[in-house]
Amino acid sequence: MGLLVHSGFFAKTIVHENQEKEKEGEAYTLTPSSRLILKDNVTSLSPFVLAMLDPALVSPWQFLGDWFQGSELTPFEKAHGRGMWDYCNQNPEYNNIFNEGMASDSRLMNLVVKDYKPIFEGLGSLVDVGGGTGTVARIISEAFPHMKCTMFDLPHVVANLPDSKNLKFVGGNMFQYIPSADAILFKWILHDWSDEECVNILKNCKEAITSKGKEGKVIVIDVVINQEKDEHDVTTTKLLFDALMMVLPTGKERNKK
Ligand SMILES: C[S@@+](CC[C@H](N)C(=O)[O-])C[C@H]1O[C@@H](n2cnc3c(N)ncnc32)[C@H](O)[C@@H]1O
Repeated sequence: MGLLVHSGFFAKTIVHENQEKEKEGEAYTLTPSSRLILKDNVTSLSPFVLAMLDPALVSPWQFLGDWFQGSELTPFEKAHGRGMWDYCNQNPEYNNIFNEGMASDSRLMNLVVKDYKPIFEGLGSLVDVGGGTGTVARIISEAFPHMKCTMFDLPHVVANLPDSKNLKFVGGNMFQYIPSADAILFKWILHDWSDEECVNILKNCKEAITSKGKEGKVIVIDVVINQEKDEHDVTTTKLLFDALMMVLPTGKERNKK
């Protein structure tokens, strides 16, 4: 508890054990960080923490040296013998843990859609590429009932997910094609891939959008490194994600440019 209080995850407080306040004791209270992982909170990030701390994602860090001297694309591949998305495909149990983790972060998108409504207003259709189990697409489709939304991800991710009035689930590979729409959304996708891979994805994106006319739009939600402006702790978190993108998939975090 000493470490957790020191790092700000809990706070220590004095409590009186009886009404006369004669006897004092110590207790621990929640802080904004620990409140984020309360399980019964709609905005709980507990599934995200569980997915990130699963041995499947932690063990590749121990293979950095071997990876550096070997030919595998990532430490993840060195540790598990295959890339991250193949691993999820072949391990349904971890696939569920990972998708739940991503969905818990995506529930915070309610706030983004509320604050940035004009970005989505007027769009007839939108595809959420690599949208996992559809949390973000569902939030957008409910906020904009006249928009035709498509949730596009690998077949094993979208299998058995039910369509609703203005939201349909499509399985496929974004390196082969992306369904057509007025707008394409990438949330936490481009940071998973190298520059060359991103160019290939964006070429397919251009195809998908140009077929719908001039109002095409690409919406990218990702970490943006901004060391000059960000507070020290924020940069630490962003650089940790940068390293994570090197260890797990073949990606990296980028700056605005
Ligand atoms: C980091 S997760 C982001 C999920 C979601 N956008 C979110 O923010 O909650 C990356 C997603 O990309 C999907 N993905 C990986 N390779 C893909 C491909 N070739 N085509 C389509 N989706 C892919 C994964 O299945 C996963 O759901």
